[in-house]
Amino acid sequence: FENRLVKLLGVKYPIIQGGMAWVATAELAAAVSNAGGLGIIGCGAAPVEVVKQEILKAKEMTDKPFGVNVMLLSPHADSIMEMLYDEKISVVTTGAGNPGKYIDKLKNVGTKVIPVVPSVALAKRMEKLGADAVIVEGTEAGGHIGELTTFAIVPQVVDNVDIPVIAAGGIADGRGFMAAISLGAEGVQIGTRFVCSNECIAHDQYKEKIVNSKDRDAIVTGRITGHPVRIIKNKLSRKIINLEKDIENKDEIDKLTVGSLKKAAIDGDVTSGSVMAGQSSGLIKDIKSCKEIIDDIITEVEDIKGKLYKF
Ligand SMILES: O=C(O)COc1ccc(-c2c[nH]c(CNC(=O)Nc3ncc(Sc4ccccn4)s3)n2)cc1
Repeated sequence: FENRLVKLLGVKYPIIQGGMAWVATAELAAAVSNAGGLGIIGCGAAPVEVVKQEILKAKEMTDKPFGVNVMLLSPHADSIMEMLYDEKISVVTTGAGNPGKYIDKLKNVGTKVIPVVPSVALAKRMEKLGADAVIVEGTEAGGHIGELTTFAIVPQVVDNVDIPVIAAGGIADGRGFMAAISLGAEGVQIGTRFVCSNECIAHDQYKEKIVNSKDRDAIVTGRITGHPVRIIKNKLSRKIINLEKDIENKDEIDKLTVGSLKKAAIDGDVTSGSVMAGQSSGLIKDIKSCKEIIDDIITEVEDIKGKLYKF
């Protein structure tokens, strides 16, 4: 696997694990990095000391590169970025906002900056501001999403930027990896599949909810709040769908969704918590180690390459 992204990240495989709030801890990031991908610690809305502890833990658990994902809607984003300048992290990814004001300072300390973008316009703006690559996330993804599908948005961004594109959203196996490469991406970011790994600290009920879900269970809620979020159908989603009938409930919906991710992911309350997960959930039928997840993807990729000569 030799391409610009593999060289940029210093990894064996261009497979990035999504930096998901609450569940992307040092254990998960280290397991993915040790298996040849790029593990990412998810800050979510955690304060800077908590994030710093996870970084120190990850440095104990792997000597491979790993990254940190800063969710820009977090009230702690600024203080976390200040800490990251000092930590000289290999890679910083960002989500749910525009990291423009942090890019130069991160690059000055040698950190690679890879923003998640949901559109061509934002991808071009990030390239102009010095981003090293962009993660182009389709609406198939879990959590906070844009409106365009991975299949539609990835080639359009590829045609509009010269930096490496990483495809995200709905990718959970070797077929999705090869599809992303066909669309012009040089790697993939995978979230929901890594939630269903042995090393992920998400509650077993959360993992079971994903494993038992079908193709149409990962639905979008909260479009009226301006922060659409994809979660698995449950009592909470039905409650939110009802609230959405009245614009007055805008703020309550946001609070309900973000506030209850912890309830599902950590406490295991998958009926009144928000089970953030992507449309690949219907593909995920087991819980396995991060190494098995990555090795299975690579095996499938080699199988598909073997069949390609017939075209
Ligand atoms: O133009 C601008 O300023 C911002 O434009 C953007 C708009 C959207 C995005 C975007 C879409 N997806 C991602 C990366 N994925 C995510 O960020 N996924 C997330 N899941 C749960 C989260 S916690 C939360 C907190 C508040 C509201 C909703 N969710 S964040 N970033 C990035 C930039």
